[in-house]
Amino acid sequence: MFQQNTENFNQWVKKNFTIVSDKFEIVDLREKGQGRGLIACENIKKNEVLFELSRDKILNVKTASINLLREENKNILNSLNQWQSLIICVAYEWYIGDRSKFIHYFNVLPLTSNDYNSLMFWNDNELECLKPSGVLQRVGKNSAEEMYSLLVADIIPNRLKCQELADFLTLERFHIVASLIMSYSFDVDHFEGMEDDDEDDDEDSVDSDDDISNDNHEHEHEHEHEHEHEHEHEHEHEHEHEHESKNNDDDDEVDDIKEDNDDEQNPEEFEEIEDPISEDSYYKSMVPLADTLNSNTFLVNATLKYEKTKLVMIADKSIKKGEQIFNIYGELPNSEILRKYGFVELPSSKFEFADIFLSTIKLTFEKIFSSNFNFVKESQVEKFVEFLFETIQNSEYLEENLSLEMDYGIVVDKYEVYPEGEILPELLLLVLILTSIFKAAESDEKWFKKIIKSIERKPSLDLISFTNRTILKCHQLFEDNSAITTTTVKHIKEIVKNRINEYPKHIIDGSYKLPESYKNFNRQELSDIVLYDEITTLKNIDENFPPSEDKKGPLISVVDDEKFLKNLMKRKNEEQDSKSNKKQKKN
Ligand SMILES: C[S@@+](CC[C@H](N)C(=O)[O-])C[C@H]1O[C@@H](n2cnc3c(N)ncnc32)[C@H](O)[C@@H]1O
Repeated sequence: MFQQNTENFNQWVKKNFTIVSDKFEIVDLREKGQGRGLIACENIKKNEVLFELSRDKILNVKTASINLLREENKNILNSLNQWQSLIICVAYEWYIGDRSKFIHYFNVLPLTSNDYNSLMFWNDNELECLKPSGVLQRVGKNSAEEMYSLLVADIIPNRLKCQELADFLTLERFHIVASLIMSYSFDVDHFEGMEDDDEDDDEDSVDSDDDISNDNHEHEHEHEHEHEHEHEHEHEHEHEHEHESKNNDDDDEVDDIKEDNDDEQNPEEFEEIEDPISEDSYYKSMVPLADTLNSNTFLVNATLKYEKTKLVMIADKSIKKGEQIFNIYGELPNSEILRKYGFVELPSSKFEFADIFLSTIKLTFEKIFSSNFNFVKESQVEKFVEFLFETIQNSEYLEENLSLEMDYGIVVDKYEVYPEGEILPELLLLVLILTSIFKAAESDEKWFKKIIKSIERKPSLDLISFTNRTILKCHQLFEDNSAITTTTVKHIKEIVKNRINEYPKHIIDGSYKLPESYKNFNRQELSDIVLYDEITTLKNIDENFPPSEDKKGPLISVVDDEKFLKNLMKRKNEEQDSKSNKKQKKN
């Protein structure tokens, strides 16, 4: 059946595409745990066209059969967001089965839950295996189910008047369609100046439905904030207008990445979309055959380009006979590749990172304060550290002066760190401030004793003003000189060490060995690979931070603690002197 479906699909492709090179074949890679894939059966030159199809052969809101049901459907679908409408279009095509012009394409798509390993299909026990990876916070089961209710209880039966589709779309099928789109769809840009009859239609649209968008948006906004740091590595910049799906394999600079667009097969999270399709410059689309390419962040050798009337898959490297033709689904670490696509790369992705949680930073500083000052009680340290985080979080100075790249502040739930020693500036500045307060306490224990005693009642004005002054001075040092202090580096490494210790023992202690070759891994094995890669990233931080000049990311210089402390303490001492002078005068 598998082979027959491949063959029927092959024939369909040959009949419907404008160009199909005979230098590759669709092959069965199930033994390697890769499903179908494309293998070169002859040498292919760089820039050779592998295949080409016109825009009407892809499946999206413009070409879907559900549009033919009722005239109004087109406008209704255009008023939804990309995820909602493509889910409906794909589900309808699936529902009509043999009557769909895409039937041979559907027969090679994964349409049972067993076909998926993406995290949406893992049960709670299986997800436990991924603890303490930050990926667990990004699974998004709840928002998927909210969308499901909205589609089957309202949009499909009431607006599209298609009760039979609402009946067909069980929760299980919904998850399959959503995951299919997550792992197979492309965001296909409109071609600039492309004639788009929908746009005229949209202007007359009476169906724009604010309720739908509002319903979904509360949590979408929350999610956006939560992901704001994630986007820097996830690179889902799907709204720019280059007429090709870029691979970004040669572009690792953090700054470039932020501005860059790599809108290849790289679906956005459906929780995050808020705009109706009519306002977007692309259509989320299913692109037959382009989605048969597997992905490899190191071996990517082909790119899908979006031209005016057609889509063209081009070899962007020479490919030797027998080699697999690979796309890249995004600049993602293994944890994200697993979450969205249900596989991992060995030994790792080219774009690994790990998350450091705020809770680990708090715990580390509590330990630092309690182990260095034997006079402080546990409850006092907790209160003190909490006070510091709150003051930093609520700092008006930081709100006004932080650079744009830190627009969510420097106290956030988690911070990404990268294997080459690159650390987000938010984390660096936060640890610099906390460390400077610690150094100040160390240099004037008498003062700190007083401060820590009073913290249980109420933070003293002295403490509040010193903390605010430290925030300002640290920010200046960091912004003006790209510098942190020696002890800040030490504390960052301590945080990283504590983060590593949160991982399961068998991964930390060296007893775990990465598998050498890819196979059909079970979920425990997939989890171990993800955790191992995160630990490796964290261990690399220990070695590579601060990054040297030849490494990527902004250069950080390290200054002597004492010098910086002198500057910081000057005013505090002056203030104390003037206070005691005043006291003496009174007496
Ligand atoms: C767009 S499809 C690619 C075609 C797919 N292999 C098929 O048989 O239909 C994406 C899915 O292919 C599989 N895949 C892609 N790249 C892979 C890789 N390097 N190793 C293992 N599986 C891969 C994953 O199951 C992923 O969710």
